[in-house]
Amino acid sequence: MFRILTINPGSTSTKIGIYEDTREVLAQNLSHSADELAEFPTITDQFDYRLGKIMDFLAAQNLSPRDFAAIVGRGGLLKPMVSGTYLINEAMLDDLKHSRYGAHASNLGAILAAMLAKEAGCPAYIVDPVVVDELEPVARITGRPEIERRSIFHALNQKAVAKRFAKSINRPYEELNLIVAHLGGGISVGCHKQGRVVEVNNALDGEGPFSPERAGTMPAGQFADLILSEGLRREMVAKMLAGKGGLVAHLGTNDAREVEKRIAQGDKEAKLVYDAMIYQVARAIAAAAVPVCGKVDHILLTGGIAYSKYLTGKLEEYIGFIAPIVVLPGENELQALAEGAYRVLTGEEQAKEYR
Ligand SMILES: Nc1ncnc2c1ncn2[C@@H]1O[C@H](COP(=O)(O)OP(=O)(O)OP(=O)(O)O)[C@@H](O)[C@H]1O
Ligand SMILES: CCCC(=O)O
Repeated sequence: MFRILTINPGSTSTKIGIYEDTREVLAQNLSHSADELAEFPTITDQFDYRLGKIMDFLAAQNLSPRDFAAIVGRGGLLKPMVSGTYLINEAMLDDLKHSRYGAHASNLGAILAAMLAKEAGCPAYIVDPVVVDELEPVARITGRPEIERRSIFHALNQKAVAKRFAKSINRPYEELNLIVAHLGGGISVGCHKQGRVVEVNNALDGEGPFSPERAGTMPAGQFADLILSEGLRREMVAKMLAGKGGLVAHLGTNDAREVEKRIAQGDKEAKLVYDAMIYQVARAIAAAAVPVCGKVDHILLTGGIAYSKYLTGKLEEYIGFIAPIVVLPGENELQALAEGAYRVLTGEEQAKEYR
């Protein structure tokens, strides 16, 4: 039996899972309040704080890093790469510690896993990081040669949900055309064409539907005017796109449940903004049918907001004509991390190398 520790750092929490082979033994969401995180100027600066929380958690279970056969973190902003399990190496850690490809809470996954694995003397991995890139060449081109589209999305959950669904209907993932909409703090909509995500919005960088925390696609000229007229620095622009965009910007909350509560109380502004978000998700789903010429087997709705009957009901009205909709709410990321490591530990798959 392999005991595996999984670590998924998010913007406001660190989710931890303990697995025996691929069976969950314990999962815990360690929350970090805005006040606690406020004292750290950058995400990388949160390392010691989050490591301390993980060590406290392990100590409370009478466990130490040495009790694990592998430690797996959620992979962050790195060079574009194909889907799979990667051994964490120095090149990867160097890129993450210097935020060479951008700052994101998931960058801490590999750094934390590597530190704990060093103490344990076991391997450390990441699985399906947010930079999994399987875009078709035609999907990369924009109207400006200087700007190429990038694939940054909820790859870990999208892949896990798509594979789990394929298994549930006894079909190989590699034979299906699926549209997967991850509806969380960020929203990404991917077209999975026979096992490859050939089209997806860059959920972090101003593409696709707006979401609880992300601004999504905006008119480029008007956004440029805003940046210039306000003299905004790059960090401010990044915050407007991811963190302080979407529902946060319009309604001051990233909590879709709170927005639905306001709608139920008759708040017209909340309804207009929330309905606009749903409308944008529906348009993104319809657009994701293009790479497979409309031959979509199923549309999968996942992530926290997929729990909402209000949202899934409206989506059904908009895009039910494309393909059957399957609602698989929540996320499966800790499980997907454990499964990725397990495939490597058992020799079913070879760990890939990051260069
Ligand atoms: N029952 C529910 N009805 C409506 N919305 C819900 C429900 N449960 C959770 N949510 C919403 O889901 C969102 C969070 O989703 P999720 O936990 O998937 O995101 P995250 O992990 O924080 O971010 P990301 O998915 O971008 O990594 C929040 O806006 C939350 O209010
Ligand atoms: C998963 C990367 C995109 C996001 O955080 O919204």
